[in-house]
Amino acid sequence: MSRIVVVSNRVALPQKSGAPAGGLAVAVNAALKDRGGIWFGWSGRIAPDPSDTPQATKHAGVTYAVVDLTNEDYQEYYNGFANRVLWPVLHYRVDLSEFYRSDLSGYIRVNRMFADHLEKIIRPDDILWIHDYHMMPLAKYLRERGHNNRIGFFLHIPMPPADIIQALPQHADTVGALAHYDLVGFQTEGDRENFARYLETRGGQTTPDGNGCDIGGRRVRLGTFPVGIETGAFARRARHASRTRFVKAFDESLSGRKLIIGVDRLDYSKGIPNRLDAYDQFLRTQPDWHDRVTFVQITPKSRTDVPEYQDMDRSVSHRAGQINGAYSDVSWTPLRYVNRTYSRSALAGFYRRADVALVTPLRDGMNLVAKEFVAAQDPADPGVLLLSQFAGAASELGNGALIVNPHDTEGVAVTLRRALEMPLAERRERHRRMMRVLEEHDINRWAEDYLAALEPDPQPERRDIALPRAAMRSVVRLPVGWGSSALPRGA
Ligand SMILES: O=P(O)(O)OC[C@H]1O[C@H](O[C@H]2O[C@H](CO)[C@@H](O)[C@H](O)[C@H]2O)[C@H](O)[C@@H](O)[C@@H]1O
Ligand SMILES: O=c1ccn([C@@H]2O[C@H](COP(=O)(O)OP(=O)(O)O)[C@@H](O)[C@H]2O)c(=O)[nH]1
Repeated sequence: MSRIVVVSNRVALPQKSGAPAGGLAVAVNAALKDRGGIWFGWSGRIAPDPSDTPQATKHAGVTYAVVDLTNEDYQEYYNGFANRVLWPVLHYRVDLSEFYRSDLSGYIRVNRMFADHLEKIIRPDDILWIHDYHMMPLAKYLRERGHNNRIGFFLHIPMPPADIIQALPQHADTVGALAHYDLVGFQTEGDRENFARYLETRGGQTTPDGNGCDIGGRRVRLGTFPVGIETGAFARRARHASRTRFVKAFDESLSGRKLIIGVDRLDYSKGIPNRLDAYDQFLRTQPDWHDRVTFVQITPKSRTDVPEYQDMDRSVSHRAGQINGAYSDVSWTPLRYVNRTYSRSALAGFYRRADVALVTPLRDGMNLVAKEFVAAQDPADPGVLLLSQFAGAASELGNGALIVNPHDTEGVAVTLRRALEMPLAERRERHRRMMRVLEEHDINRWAEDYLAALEPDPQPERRDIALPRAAMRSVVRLPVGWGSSALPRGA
């Protein structure tokens, strides 16, 4: 069997405490744990003179190989081009992007450097699986060096329509370079369609089966593979966590009040200001809920060297203070805004205690928190998920979540009340439907489907073989708002 070599900017090194929160690391870790392989990427460290040889450690069948970056690399590649250009543009926020040619040069330089390191690691029959927007041109640089391995790419974040991609200066060298992969995977059907249209604007011809595109003398296949979680293991973790002293103490601190929870990196894509506005509106218009509910918003700081994230840090703290100033009483604080990272076990316990989760991003590739919240619930008395129509997760969980538009402050406030008052039978039914999806499409299924689609062709001369059926499964796509009206109140 071929070896799998995973490449991503962020590598979840084993037993590294205080590792940064983020869905990619969680998902790749879970996928590699059972099958073994090599995971290559950035160590997370800055060094004046990084070594030419990756530092390797082996743990439970996985070899972790990491390299340091120079401060210039870190500023230009990570803070600059990846997080101030690609991240905002791919999240439909062209207005927040700050493009500098020096950052693009740094991005290209680091991708070439990763290709140099990989050359020393890979064998001809290895299968390479590259993750996320930090590494878009990597296959191109490996191909230029003569490597004909099967190379796949998975984009964890959204792919916007072609008009938005074209706002990226020199987009052909970054997004356009994805055409050098054998397979490009997306979280949702909409993302996949957007990229297919973009390739057409660049002269690509859709293949007769509709699953790929011929462009620049080669064929790239496109598929939809919504990332999942370790559903069963997470449910067990939540059951166990709810019995720990730490989570019991948290529960006692709520004094029997209903709990609303939000868990997001401090990122403008997550819609935290809109969410706080909606909670403010809820408290203003529903005084009967005062002193009966606590909203705990867990928000680890993220990308703190990037100015847009610093601005957000200030404005969200200010807004949280305003809400508490306006509604608190001596014995009730309506909002607990916490800038700390918690272990996933602690989070599992918090989710299980929560009556409602507010997952209201303005745009999100998937959002694993939404899935973890559902998996953590007690099926006999589950909480309710309020989910943005703009999270990738809405394509799968629209059958049970209350789907909201995060820009509609009043709508979110009204839906919040509905969630808090939802009868038990309806909560159970909605939870059951979502769990069915999460159990069938867990993290192992995601990795299996993707890797099956990337496997070498049995007849290499025919590059037009259709993707396996699993990869082509059409994701449940629901009209906006369907989730909210799927069940009559009181059902
Ligand atoms: O590595 P950081 O800069 O600290 O950022 C953390 C990660 O954020 C993003 O996660 C995405 O992947 C999730 C799993 O597929 C998905 O659920 C979520 O919607 C995405 O935002 C980013 O894509 C990762 O590369 C970062 O490591
Ligand atoms: O304090 C925290 C906050 C978040 N997470 C984890 O970070 C991931 C966030 O993934 P998601 O897809 O929701 O968003 P991303 O941050 O990747 O954009 C989830 O697995 C969370 O459980 C964590 O371990 N500790």
